[in-house]
Amino acid sequence: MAESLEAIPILDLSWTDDPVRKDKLLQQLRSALFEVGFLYITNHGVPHSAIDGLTRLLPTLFDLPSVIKEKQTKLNSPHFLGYSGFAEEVTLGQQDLREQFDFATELPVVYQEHSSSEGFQHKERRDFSKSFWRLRGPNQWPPEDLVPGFRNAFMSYHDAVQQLSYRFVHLIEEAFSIPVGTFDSFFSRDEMVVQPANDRENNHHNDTVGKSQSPLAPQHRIKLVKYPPTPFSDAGQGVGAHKDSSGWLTFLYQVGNEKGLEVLSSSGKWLPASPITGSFVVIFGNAFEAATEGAVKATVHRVVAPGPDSNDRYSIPFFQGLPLDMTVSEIRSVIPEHVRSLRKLRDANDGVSTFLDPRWDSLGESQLRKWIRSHKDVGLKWYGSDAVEYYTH
Ligand SMILES: O=C(O)CCC(=O)C(=O)O
Ligand SMILES: [Fe+2]
Repeated sequence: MAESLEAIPILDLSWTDDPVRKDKLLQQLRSALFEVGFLYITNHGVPHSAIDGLTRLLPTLFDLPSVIKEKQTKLNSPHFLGYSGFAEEVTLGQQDLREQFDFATELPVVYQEHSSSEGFQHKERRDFSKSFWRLRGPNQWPPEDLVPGFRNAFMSYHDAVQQLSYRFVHLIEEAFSIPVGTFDSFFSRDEMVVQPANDRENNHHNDTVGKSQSPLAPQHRIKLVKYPPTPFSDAGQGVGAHKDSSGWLTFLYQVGNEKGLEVLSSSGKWLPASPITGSFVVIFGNAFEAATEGAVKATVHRVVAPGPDSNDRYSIPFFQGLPLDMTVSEIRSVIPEHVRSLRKLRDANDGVSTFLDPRWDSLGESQLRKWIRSHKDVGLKWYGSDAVEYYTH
């Protein structure tokens, strides 16, 4: 059994078109979800042009002079969007030997310093003075004359992978034997309205998050990452072992043929997840593990930095977002007991799963914590020392 579990499943999404093959695909997906913990997908419907349009601009983007890249530093952004220089991020107490730009779904600012202040109000009256709403906001774009077409290429890629991510969630619903569309409300688009001032006055007392609200469209995060060759022939840390905490599912595109990505198998071995041309690796995030009460484990993965004889390695993780004011208990309530109980059946003695701490019950809280912990300087500048103290201890 161990042998079959050590192979990373490769799911061909074109099999959804044929009923017999689709059953087989759903079986493979259940095995990937409940046994293996990660998978590749091919024939996923993201057009080659969308992938190529963005990936071919990566060398131009990263080769910009440092002074230009630094103009897009994350320090400018309370949303933690922008550039982080080589080895600025730390995982497991060690520097990650990579350079990165963080982008996201292009969104307007909704955060309000005071809950009764002027500005956007949501028709269902959310409390936009909560700090985590500050994660939403616009990107910092590279200069159009220096990286021509970047913004368009990014948008096309974002839209195509977003669509794939929603389609994939439908397949997961089928694998869970729950109605297709059960999770749709997590991703629904909701209109923003600017209320007239007197309306705002009448309504400010009711400024709480209610369960009946439809969610705001999520913010998906897209990282563009470059791992340059290092002097270390095997053990350099591209990024240390971690579970993704930026979202629900991660759709990771590995550009070119450089190896380095490794995933931890259920038997505790590091398996290389080398690039398969045109495929995405699907990684389950912390929130997914929490929502399924550990029936689906978040994927532990890391990147070994390219050695001295390698080429630059580029990758593009797309972190599928969830509404920031949604709580893990709300998500759990739509995951059926027959799925959640699988953890108990599978590994009754496994008490170590990292569920979200109740203090960070809303996804926004856990996201803000994650961002402040990995970019303390941005946290200090925009959220202050009390918040940094709160989220880092
Ligand atoms: O570069 C990769 O292949 C993986 C990156 C990753 O795991 C992350 O940024 O969370
Ligand atoms: Fe990751």
